[in-house]
Amino acid sequence: MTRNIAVIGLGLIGGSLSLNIRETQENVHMIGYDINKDQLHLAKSLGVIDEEASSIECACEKADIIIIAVPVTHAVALCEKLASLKLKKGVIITDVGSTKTKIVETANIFAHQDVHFIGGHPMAGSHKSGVAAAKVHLFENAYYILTPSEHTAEEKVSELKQLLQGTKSQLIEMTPSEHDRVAGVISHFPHIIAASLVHQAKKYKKQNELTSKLAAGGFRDITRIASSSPVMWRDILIHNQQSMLELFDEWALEMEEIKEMVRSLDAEGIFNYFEEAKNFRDGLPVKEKGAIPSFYDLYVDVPDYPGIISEVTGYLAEERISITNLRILETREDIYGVLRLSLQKEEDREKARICLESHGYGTFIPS
Ligand SMILES: NC(=O)c1ccc[n+]([C@@H]2O[C@H](COP(=O)([O-])OP(=O)(O)OC[C@H]3O[C@@H](n4cnc5c(N)ncnc54)[C@H](O)[C@@H]3O)[C@@H](O)[C@H]2O)c1
Ligand SMILES: O=C(O)C(=O)C[C@]1(C(=O)O)C=C[C@@H](O)C=C1
Repeated sequence: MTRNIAVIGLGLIGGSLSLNIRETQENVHMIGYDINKDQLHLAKSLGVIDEEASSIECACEKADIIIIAVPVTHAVALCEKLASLKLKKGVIITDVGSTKTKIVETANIFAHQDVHFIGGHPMAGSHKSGVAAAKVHLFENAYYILTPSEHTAEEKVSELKQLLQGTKSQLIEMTPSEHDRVAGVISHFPHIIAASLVHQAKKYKKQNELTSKLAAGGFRDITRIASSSPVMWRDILIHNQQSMLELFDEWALEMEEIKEMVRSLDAEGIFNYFEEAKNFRDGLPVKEKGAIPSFYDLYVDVPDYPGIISEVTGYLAEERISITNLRILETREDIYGVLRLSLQKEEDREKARICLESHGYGTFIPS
């Protein structure tokens, strides 16, 4: 029997989930709805959904499973709206919001209906928005947090887990408050820091025009996420206000600590500060898409002549190997430069290595 799955919000996350379910599950019919009609039409033409719905009612009243993939404040409003509709008996509703407490609290509204809400949050994403950025394998190896309560029917949790199996993510369960605290530390607060560093550089640019031109590797790495959707992050900070306020205080103490070491030229203290941070970060999982995304890097020695990048990417394109990132690490006249290619999977990196070596390039895989 075909299951109708409604996806409300066809952006990066809703689009990626829909693509994945459509590709990995049998007998599903994906129905999409988005307030932005352009996103909705694009989702249909990209094969992300099977059917465009003209309203929330049309999408949800015939659905067996409803996935809410909109900014978190809209998710709260949507739960309230869904509670007023005539949904199918036994329907599962889940969401993908980056915060959980407020959404799950609102979803208590379904408690006395035969409607089963299970909060969700895939811990993978990007600074890009919109359905055009959706990827079928976005959640592979990432943690995917579910927040069922002790009242959630076990068979409904299993049904949702089965639906998400094809994402190849690691499904784990947490309480909403645990989730919001930990996501605050490793995701929400870092986005504030990234944005604040960009503000600092922007102000400094008034004193020195070269600031943006000199902003190279380190600055770009730490501020990539400052390019994320302002709507999404406004809503996340509003929802997770309590954790954010605590983290601001902890961060201020942290800054005071390192500031004092610098003020007193405490060389040993400064060394230890960086060493401890390095040891902790180097120990973070790299294969899982946790704090460090699982990109498989391949370094390629390339001579410095015009057109070299399109030559390398052209060979990869011929073999349909897609790269997720490319960076020139070093190019100087008369010596070989290094091109760092990031690939999504280990097998893609191996294919790229064989392909480029067969064309005479030297390659190197970092340990
Ligand atoms: N981007 C990430 O890295 C990431 C990762 C995990 C979870 N999330 C969460 O996923 C959710 C979606 O984020 P995204 O990155 O896909 O955003 P996005 O901006 O790419 O997509 C959101 C979509 O929702 C639509 N929308 C907004 N309000 C709506 C409404 N009331 N009804 C129907 N459609 C509506 C928008 O038009 C847009 O197409 C957010 O709650 C976010 O916190 C994001
Ligand atoms: O990779 C990124 O750009 C992200 O910011 C993804 C990220 C994160 O902070 O890790 C952002 C928000 C989500 O709720 C989950 C994942």
